[in-house]
Amino acid sequence: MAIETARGAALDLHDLGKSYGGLKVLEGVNLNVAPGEFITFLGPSGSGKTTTLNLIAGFAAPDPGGRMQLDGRSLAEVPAHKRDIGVVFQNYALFPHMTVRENIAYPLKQRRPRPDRATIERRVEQVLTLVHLEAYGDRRPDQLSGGQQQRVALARAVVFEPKLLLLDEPLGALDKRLRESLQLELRRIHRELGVTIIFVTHDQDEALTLSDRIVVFREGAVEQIGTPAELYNNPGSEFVATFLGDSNIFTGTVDAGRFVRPGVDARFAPLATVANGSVTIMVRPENVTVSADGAGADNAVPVTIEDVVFSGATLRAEGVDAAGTQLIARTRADAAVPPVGSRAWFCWDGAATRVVSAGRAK
Ligand SMILES: Nc1ncnc2c1ncn2[C@@H]1O[C@H](COP(=O)(O)OP(=O)(O)OP(=O)(O)O)[C@@H](O)[C@H]1O
Repeated sequence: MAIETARGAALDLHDLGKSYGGLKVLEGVNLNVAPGEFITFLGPSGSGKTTTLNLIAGFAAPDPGGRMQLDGRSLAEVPAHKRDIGVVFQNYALFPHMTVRENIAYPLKQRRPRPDRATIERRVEQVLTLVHLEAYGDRRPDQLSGGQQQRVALARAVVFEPKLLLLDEPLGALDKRLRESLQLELRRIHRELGVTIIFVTHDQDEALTLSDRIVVFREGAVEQIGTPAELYNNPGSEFVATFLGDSNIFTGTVDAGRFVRPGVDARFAPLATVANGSVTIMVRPENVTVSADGAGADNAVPVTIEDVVFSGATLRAEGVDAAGTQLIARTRADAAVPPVGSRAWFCWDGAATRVVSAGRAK
């Protein structure tokens, strides 16, 4: 049976903030979400992800001055149950005494005007098919696995064809394998429904896998917004560089384009366009090679090899430099890496260096 698709909604957040008892927990959030986009909120615990979601859902009111619009319409005066937004939270329980079908039908039965019985039955069967639970409609939640329960919650959130779906760590309680298979399901459902999704997680891999764009939260503010590739390849700060993927970070100073790291006798490619002052640079481990003498490389840092781990496709070599900084190189599995305890050089091309923060010019 064909799914009745609803085009996703556009969502605009402007200068959104939230205080609790004089304490600001969210400040200056600006975000424009395109119809049908899959947006992930990523950030450490307490960074404001759920608070932002609660404001969008209407479970809490923003501080004065902030604005939210869904398809150009202000949400300010619209109560939560009239926003037409589907919600799945991690601990958003199903009704235990109802069957799967009754749980999914519930939001439709609450709607005014209430759809007729045939429409409700048809929609319930459609979303049961969508989440691959056709055979489970008559079970009660306690007769389902955790993953199946989350799929019922998802079915219940999309049954009334919302144009925006808010998912707060919906896969958080599941084990890794189930989580990964539900991530794929979620991608498929997103494609089939065309609904706009905002997905909250603190799992970077999940964010990279699922999203059209990622919003990185830090201490109640937006740190950076971009596609997974943009954030991974060009992090705007050390925080984003270290939060998304493994990274090697070097702090030092730039003087007339020359990067100097105090206490480390290393070779760094010139940072021609960077102003004099303190600078933090980053290189991803997969761009680092391990060499016995460092000859010929744009960048070469002497290290003591601390560990070498074989992971099938790659070797992960860990080293420590003279300043005590832990460094990682991810090389081809057949690369010749000196044994643990020996001296070696971690090398990379100048083009792989990223400046993640530059201080003010002296
Ligand atoms: N009702 C409330 N009263 C007071 N402070 C609150 C309230 N709700 C949230 N906060 C505070 O707001 C901050 C942001 O919380 P929020 O739940 O948005 O973080 P989060 O990024 O979703 O974290 P997590 O990943 O742990 O869910 C936290 O410091 C939290 O303690």
